[in-house]
Amino acid sequence: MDNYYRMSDPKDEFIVKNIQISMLSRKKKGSKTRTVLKTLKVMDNASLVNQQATARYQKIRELCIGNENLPAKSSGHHLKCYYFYPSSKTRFMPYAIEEMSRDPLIILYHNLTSNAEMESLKALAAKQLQPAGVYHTTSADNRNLEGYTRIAKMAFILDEESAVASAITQRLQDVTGLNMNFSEPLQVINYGIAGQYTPHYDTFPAKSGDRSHPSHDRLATAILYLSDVERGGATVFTNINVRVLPRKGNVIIWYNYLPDGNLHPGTLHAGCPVLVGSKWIANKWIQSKGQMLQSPRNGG
Ligand SMILES: O=C(O)CCC(=O)C(=O)O
Ligand SMILES: [Fe+2]
Repeated sequence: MDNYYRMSDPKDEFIVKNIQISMLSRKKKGSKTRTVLKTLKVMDNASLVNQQATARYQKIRELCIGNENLPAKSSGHHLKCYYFYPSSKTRFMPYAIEEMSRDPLIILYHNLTSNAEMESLKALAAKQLQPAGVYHTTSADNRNLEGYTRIAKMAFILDEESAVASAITQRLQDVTGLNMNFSEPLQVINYGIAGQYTPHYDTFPAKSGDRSHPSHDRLATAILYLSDVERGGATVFTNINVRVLPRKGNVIIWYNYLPDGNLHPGTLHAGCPVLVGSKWIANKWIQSKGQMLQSPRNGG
């Protein structure tokens, strides 16, 4: 496991060495002392940042592995498991639901998608996978590929091009009670070995940023697990110590905002590195736009 984390661990000797080399390579004639002093200063700063970052990585690593000494921070709430009948269509086949957290609300649905649906989505996505990026407000094109932040490939599958995608959108509407008219297209993601997504929020505070961009208005996130993963690849909520194992057919849904429109800090989450196997998921982001007249289910 360590070898995979080493790649993103800033205490790594190669990374520190690289800082040193890059400073020395900028050395100009006659400015040797200044350059060396500067190099040392950078290394001092780097080492402080490294210590903090290493403590953070250590905690994420423990959470990813499933350390029992990190109890979920939802002890004030009584988490429930129950069967759910969203409509008469499911009267004879209810969904089994597990609450993973009450605040923020994180709900796990067992077997929400069929094997045939998942295989069809993966086959469609496999033909058009591209490196996955992250939205970045400071970059000129609002999109930036950042080194180790997200190591994955992705493809968007529109409801119009796939009956399976549109059936899934309808099902998510049935189980959440949320209006899907403004939801983003399904984003299918594939992580290979060492693929990961470091801790992040899926959206921005409601009161800030460019609300016209879909990624700035994600009321809720749904992750569909389209494969099992032999080892690694859990989804972890790093501020509340919640770990969700990738199980083919399961879906988690959570709500990203506090009632005042700020980000719920408990929704900070990461995709743990895949150690053995290949991880397939699909994201569906549901906008707050269009929800005024809806009455969400499951207390959402
Ligand atoms: O891979 C995961 O488990 C999490 C993915 C995720 O957070 C995202 O794509 O925004
Ligand atoms: Fe995410």
